[in-house]
Amino acid sequence: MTATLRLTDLHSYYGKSHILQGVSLELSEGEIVTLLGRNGAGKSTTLKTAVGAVTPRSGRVELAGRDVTGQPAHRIAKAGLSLVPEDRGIFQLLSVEENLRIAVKRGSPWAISDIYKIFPRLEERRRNGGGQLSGGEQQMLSIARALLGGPKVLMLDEPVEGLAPIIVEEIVSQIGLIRDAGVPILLVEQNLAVCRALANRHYILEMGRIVHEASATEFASDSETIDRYLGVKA
Ligand SMILES: Nc1ncnc2c1ncn2[C@@H]1O[C@H](COP(=O)(O)OP(=O)(O)OP(=O)(O)O)[C@@H](O)[C@H]1O
Repeated sequence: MTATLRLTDLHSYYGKSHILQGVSLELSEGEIVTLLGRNGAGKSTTLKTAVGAVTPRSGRVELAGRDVTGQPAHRIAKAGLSLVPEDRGIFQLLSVEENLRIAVKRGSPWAISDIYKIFPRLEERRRNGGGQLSGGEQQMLSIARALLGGPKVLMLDEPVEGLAPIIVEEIVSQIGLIRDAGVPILLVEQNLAVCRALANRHYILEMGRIVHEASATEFASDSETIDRYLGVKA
């Protein structure tokens, strides 16, 4: 299978701090892959490096076979790599539908009606202001906005952090629907149950290096690895 996203031996710095120390990973069509690791391991920096918000000192970022390493963030976004950041980035003063309308891109296979099928709550709330939404609805809106751009790959940074269990369940099933609709997803998430429910494969990052890779089946029965790298009794 050819990788839709391939990161090869990425090294990234903040000033003199060497944060990513050779990160390599792949994401193929039809997959959800998680990037796990303790706080400060470099998960967000990996996503930021992929989208060009952090420029790698060395290594390679390939999207659908095309080398986009070192390109400015807007070019990488246009090429089809979309990051939904932790802080959500929606327009508080615009309505839900206006937030969606301005995210529509010409040539994207996604229309607002497709979005409402996956996120019925957004249709119910379409006239509400972005700032009036619950945390979970804001998260749905920011994922929806990213989808409307027609990404080849979607990267989600802690999409369910701080949300109530019932909303977490809803978002988990929506992320599954997005994968089924043909958009592969790289997921950074601390909630292990969510990662297990969704992912085909897992990578574990420690101090800027991938230290473990496992299929969903291997990961499900490997409580020792989970305890060692994530400090969680599984
Ligand atoms: N803008 C920045 N300037 C300097 N150092 C940073 C910056 N952002 C992150 N770091 C440092 O880089 C390291 C990796 O951070 P990163 O956010 O990638 O980790 P993470 O695995 O996503 O963890 P978390 O779950 O806590 O967000 C940490 O030591 C962090 O303190």
